[in-house]
Amino acid sequence: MIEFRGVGKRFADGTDAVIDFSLVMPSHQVTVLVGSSGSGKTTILRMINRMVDATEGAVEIDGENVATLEPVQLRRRIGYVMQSAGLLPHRRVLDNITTVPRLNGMGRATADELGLSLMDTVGLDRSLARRYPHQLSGGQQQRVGVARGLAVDPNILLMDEPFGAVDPIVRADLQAELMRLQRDIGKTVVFVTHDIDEAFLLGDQVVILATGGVIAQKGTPAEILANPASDFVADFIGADRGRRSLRIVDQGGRRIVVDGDGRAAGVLTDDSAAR
Ligand SMILES: Nc1ncnc2c1ncn2[C@@H]1O[C@H](COP(=O)(O)OP(=O)(O)OP(=O)(O)O)[C@@H](O)[C@H]1O
Repeated sequence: MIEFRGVGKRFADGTDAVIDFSLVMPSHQVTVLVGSSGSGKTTILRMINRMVDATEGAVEIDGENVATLEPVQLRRRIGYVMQSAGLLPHRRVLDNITTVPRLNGMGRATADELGLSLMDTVGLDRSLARRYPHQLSGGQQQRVGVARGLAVDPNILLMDEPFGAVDPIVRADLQAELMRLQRDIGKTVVFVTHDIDEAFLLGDQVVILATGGVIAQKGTPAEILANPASDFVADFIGADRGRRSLRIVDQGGRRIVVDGDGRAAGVLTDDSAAR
């Protein structure tokens, strides 16, 4: 479990990016931090692996204050996936994936075997192993980024807008893949996005942030949808625009769910029939 207790971050220029932030991110669950630009999401994420150091309060991993841990060691046991994959352009796919295990002392043959099996895990064809990042599509590059994040078999995976730079179809694909993967591997995932739909799709716990990392609301997607805590939240999740209000219409005897614009969202099935 990751716990923030009264955490603040004031940057050297005096910017208070995060003010008195407290939150528990439970183990084996996906916590999504969502909020508009500049709300402090990335700063909060980076305080977990000490890419940014808190200036107030404490960040703890399983009860251990990260301030007492050596930053390089810490980063080598926490997976980190960033926007636009952040791959090393002059290194082949397989070498990108295995960089950190190699730095940790793993032999080349073992690391290569691990890298290839991680390519399977994230749905990348092994034939791409010897390519360079620029020879891959954006979606493939993101998959390499996820494989690299998983390469040290971390308990914690930090993902900062990992699917922000790809088109909507590839993005949906990557989201589905991450959900499948998470069902198998059950990591403690902290995921940053500014897209509320992505947050509701992926998050076990969704945390909606206002400027300064102020928690406007946290809960499961269902809890937030059922009871937005404020006008700010209602506006952010689109509740007031009718986007979230679904209706049932009869279509040739089947019950179709349509959204506020009348677009079909799915077919209503009877849960009791499945039991
Ligand atoms: N190194 C820095 N020095 C000074 N201010 C910074 C620094 N890094 C971030 N900030 C400021 O801290 C605030 C929070 O930034 P942060 O990147 O955490 O927000 P974010 O919610 O992740 O935004 P985005 O969605 O745009 O990535 C912003 O006002 C930003 O300008």
